[in-house]
Amino acid sequence: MDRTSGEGQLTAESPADSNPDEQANDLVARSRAVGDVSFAAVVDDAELPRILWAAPDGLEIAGQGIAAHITATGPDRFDRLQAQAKQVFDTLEYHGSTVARPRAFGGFSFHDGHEPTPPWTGFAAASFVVPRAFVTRTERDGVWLTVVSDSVDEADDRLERWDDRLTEGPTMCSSGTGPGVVSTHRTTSPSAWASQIEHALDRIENDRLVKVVLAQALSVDLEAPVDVPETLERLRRRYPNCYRFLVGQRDGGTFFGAPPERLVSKHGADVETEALAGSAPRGETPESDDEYADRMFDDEKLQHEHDLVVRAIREQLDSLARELTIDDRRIRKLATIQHLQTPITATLERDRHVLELVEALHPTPAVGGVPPDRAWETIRETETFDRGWYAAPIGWFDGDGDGEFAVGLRSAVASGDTATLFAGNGIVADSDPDEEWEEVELKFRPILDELRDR
Ligand SMILES: C=C(O[C@@H]1C=C(C(=O)O)C=C[C@H]1O)C(=O)O
Repeated sequence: MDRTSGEGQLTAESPADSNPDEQANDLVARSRAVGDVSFAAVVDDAELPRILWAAPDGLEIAGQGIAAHITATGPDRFDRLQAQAKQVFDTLEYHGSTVARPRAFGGFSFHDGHEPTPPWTGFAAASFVVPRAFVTRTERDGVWLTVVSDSVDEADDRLERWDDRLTEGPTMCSSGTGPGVVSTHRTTSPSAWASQIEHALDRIENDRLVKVVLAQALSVDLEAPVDVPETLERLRRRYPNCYRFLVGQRDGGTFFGAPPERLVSKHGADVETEALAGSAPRGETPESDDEYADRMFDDEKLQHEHDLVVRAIREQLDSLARELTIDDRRIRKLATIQHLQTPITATLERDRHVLELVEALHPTPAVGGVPPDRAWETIRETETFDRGWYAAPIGWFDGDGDGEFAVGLRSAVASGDTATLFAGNGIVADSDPDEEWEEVELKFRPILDELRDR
């Protein structure tokens, strides 16, 4: 917990290894409505801990500094996180506007026993922060500034200083251009990929594995460090209906991306999730685009792959929900790829923390496989890189246990003059290594395109 109120400084941080006992100390949050301010100004310093979250429904949040840090590792990481979060929110005093309420932002590693190694230095198996200062924007409520401090006086003071700083700054976020790509290096060669797929197919045929999602990493040398807020602004324009996120560690890497996939959102008893699995390229003309879409929609292998995800989500939610609605399957078109999508909604049978739903759902077979333990095992023995936070839950929760999580796809971790991108694809019986390779290429594109100097 930060104990330095930071006279004259706007950024209050606490060391990641701060004493967890201290987190029982009271925190005070204050908020006020502000004019249109630049969200990039809150997250433009890559040396500071920072977060940015934007959801397709229009909620945008950018924050800096650490008022509380909640972290856990191991198989019970969800429970431990929830217990720590309760302590933090129980001792946090806030009576302001609901939209500007303090929330904890962060994410999880794909595997629960994750030990951070480069490029994932600083990214624990589960790590969330309540920022010291953040701005929240929604269409309905406008823009709000919130600060979180250790005393009322300090909170009032910090609120004034941040308000001045944001009001003086630009209101628009510049979108800039990409840093430029010097070279790219795939962790998996085409022949290694082919034998990985063969191995997975062998397990599918002989070992009661039904589906596994195998991924690759692409490490990119850049002409200059990535300006992540600007990159996200470009991604906003190209992928307007996707999530956007950034989690930057102090002096460490920044994980960012524009995922199309919601893991779960929970507001009171209402839960929304989806199955997003099955991919096809976009066509160059409307006719060829429709052809790709129709072929994907009617393809039995892709239907099977997709239905496995729907079924797994239904099974996970059935015991928690009073009502579950599985909508019709449809096509989700993104700028560079299209997917099969099935929206799923549920009403909880009793109140639960969103982290319980995250635990129940992660990983869905859209990024893991069926059955989960065999898929998990296959991923571990096959992939030669560290998934880190790729394909894992990323999002926020509040003191009521409400929250929203995306799946950390179409993402990269940037550090200095390098970025490591991740992309994967579902493998089922009859998968073809060449086709799977092409699809993985498509999934690198959202981030890779924006790193090029165009
Ligand atoms: C694994 C990724 O994407 C997931 C896998 C998909 C598939 O196998 O068709 C489609 C969407 C995502 O759920 C990725 O983007 O890296």
